Amino acid sequence: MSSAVAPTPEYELPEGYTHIYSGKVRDLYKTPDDRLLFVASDRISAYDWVLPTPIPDKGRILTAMSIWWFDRLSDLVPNHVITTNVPDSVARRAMVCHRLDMFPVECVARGYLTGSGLTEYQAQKSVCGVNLPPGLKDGSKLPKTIFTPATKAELGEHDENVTFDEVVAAIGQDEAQQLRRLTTLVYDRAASIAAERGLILADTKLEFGSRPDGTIVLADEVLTPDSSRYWPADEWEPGHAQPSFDKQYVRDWLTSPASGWDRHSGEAPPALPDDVVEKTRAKYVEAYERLTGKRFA
Ligand SMILES: N#Cc1c(N)ncnc1-c1cnn(CCN2CCOCC2)c1
Repeated sequence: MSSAVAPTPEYELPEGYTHIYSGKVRDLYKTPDDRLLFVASDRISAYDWVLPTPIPDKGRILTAMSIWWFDRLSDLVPNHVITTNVPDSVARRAMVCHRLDMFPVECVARGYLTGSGLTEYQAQKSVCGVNLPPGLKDGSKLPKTIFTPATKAELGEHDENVTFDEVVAAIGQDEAQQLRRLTTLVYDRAASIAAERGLILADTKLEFGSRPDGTIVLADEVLTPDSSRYWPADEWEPGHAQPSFDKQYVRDWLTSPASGWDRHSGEAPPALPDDVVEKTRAKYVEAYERLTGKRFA
C-alpha cells in the first residue's frame, strides 16, 4: 500500500492564488490573472511514498532543468511556460503557465526496457500493444523508441499502461497520432543530448494540453529525474535494475537495516539521515550541471 496523500505545501502565496492540485512532489495554483502557477516542491518520493524529509533545492534544480529542456525543444513543440517571474516564496522553483485543456494521457516514451514496461514484456512480450523481440532483459536497449501511454492515476495509485488504440478511443485518431509523434520526437532529441553528457535517458513521461485553437502544447515538467529515468551510461549493464541517477542513495538507505523500515509493511518510511539528504541533493545538482553545462547557483 502506498500513501502519497497530497502533503500540505510548505510555503505561503500572496492573496489571489487558488490551490488547484497537489501531487506527490508538485503543486498547482490558479493565479490572480487566471494563469497556472506550477510549483516544484523539495519533496521526494520513493517506493510510492512521499518521504518526510525534503531535499533542499530539489524544486529549484528541477525547475531550472525543465526550463533548460523547454528551451531546447521549442522548435519541436510549443510549451506552456509564460514566465519564471513568480512570488518570492517560490522563487526559482515555479513557473507561470498557460492554462491548457489537458489530454488525459501520460505520454511515455521508452528507449530502454524497465519498470512497468519490463513487467508487461515478461508477461506478454509486448508493452502497450507494441510487440518486442524475445530475449530482452531489465535495462535492455530497445530496437527503437516506443510510445507506451498510460492513464493518469489518482494520487497514490499507479498509472495504468494502455494501448495506442485506447488513446485513439479516448481523444481521437489525429490527436493520438500527434501525441505519439511529439512524444517520441522529444524523447529522441533528449536522449541524444543526454548521451553526449554520459547519461542514458531510459524513458520519460510527458503531458500535453491544447490551446483553444487546437494547438498541442507541451506542459507539466519535462525531462526531470521525477518524470524520467536517468542512468549513468558508464554503469549500464542489462540484466538487473540499473542504478537510479538521483534516488539510489535514498533507495539503498531505505532498504538497508539502518532505516529499520520494511517497504512491504504498509508503514510510512522514516526520515532520511543528513548524509543521504546531502548526497541526494548533490546528485540533483550533478544531473543539472552535467546536462546543462551550467553551475547550479
Ligand atoms: N502542467 C499543466 C497544466 C496546464 N498548463 N494547464 C492546465 N492544467 C495543467 C495541469 C497539469 N496537471 N494538472 C493537474 C494534475 N492532474 C490532475 C488530473 O489528474 C492527473 C494530474 C493540471
